[in-house]
Amino acid sequence: MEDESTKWGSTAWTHLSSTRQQSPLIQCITNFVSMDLMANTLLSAGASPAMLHSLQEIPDFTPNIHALCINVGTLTSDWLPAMKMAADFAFKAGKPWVLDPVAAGASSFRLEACLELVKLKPCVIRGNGSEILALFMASVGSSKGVDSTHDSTDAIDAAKALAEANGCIVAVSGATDIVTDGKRVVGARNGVAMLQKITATGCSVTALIAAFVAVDPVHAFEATATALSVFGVAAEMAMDFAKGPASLRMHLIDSLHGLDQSTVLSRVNITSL
Ligand SMILES: Nc1ncnc2c1ncn2[C@@H]1O[C@H](COP(=O)(O)OP(=O)(O)OP(=O)(O)O)[C@@H](O)[C@H]1O
Ligand SMILES: Cc1ncsc1CCO
Ligand SMILES: [Mg+2]
Repeated sequence: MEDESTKWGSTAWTHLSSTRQQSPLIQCITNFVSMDLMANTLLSAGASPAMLHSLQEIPDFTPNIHALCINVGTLTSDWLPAMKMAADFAFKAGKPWVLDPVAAGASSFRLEACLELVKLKPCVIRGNGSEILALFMASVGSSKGVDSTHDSTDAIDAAKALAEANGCIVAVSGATDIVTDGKRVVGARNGVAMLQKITATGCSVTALIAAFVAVDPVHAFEATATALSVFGVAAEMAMDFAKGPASLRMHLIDSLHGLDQSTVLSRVNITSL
């Protein structure tokens, strides 16, 4: 019988290969900081990114996408209606959408916006430890801006409760990426610590989750875990060539583009917790 790690390795390879073959169209409504890295991450994985966020375009465009990524990183009151409209169009068209609640606990405006977005039925919520705790407690003040002051493992119970309450997958990034549907919990232990020194790597892995969920929407739990792991494997390979964060960023894109089957099968490290 296949053991757990062999199964996850082959599932990860299936998701990456399907993304390369199908090239899903991923609409991203995201912050100004992350746009470039997010679009390049999606392209290097084989997906097709589109950074469209105007209210006027959503009714024509969003029903035809394969998945949507909403990220509140540089939120203003002008952008929120477009985010809500896109989430609504995606949900009604049966297209999965993924929420990145950046700095959810930084202000009451941002927290309220995230809580309203959560009500619009995201398929996956991916944040760092502090963001998931802020959402779960619906309280302001537990983060350092966009950076986490918590380990991902501090937020396991919060992630399970959020997933259960909202009928979605919740992922918490960190040294171990946690993924839960409220009942099952897995940990993905790929990646390198220097990813935290490149802005928007969290935002970009959220977009990669959207791409993997787009190609396997009935297995959103598995697709979320494999996206986090594959991104981490790409970072591990890139680290061999990097001199620091700037060159890691460049090699990360190259490495994701070139990832082969044997590397994915041997390095994906996902286990039940
Ligand atoms: N200590 C660590 N070791 C290995 N990988 C890590 C570590 N911390 C974070 N990562 C990885 O870095 C990526 C970004 O996760 P992080 O938790 O920093 O997201 P974030 O805080 O939302 O980032 P951003 O807001 O800059 O987009 C993820 O792929 C995660 O697995
Ligand atoms: C630095 C920063 N500020 C708002 S969004 C963002 C990108 C990382 O989340
Ligand atoms: Mg983030």
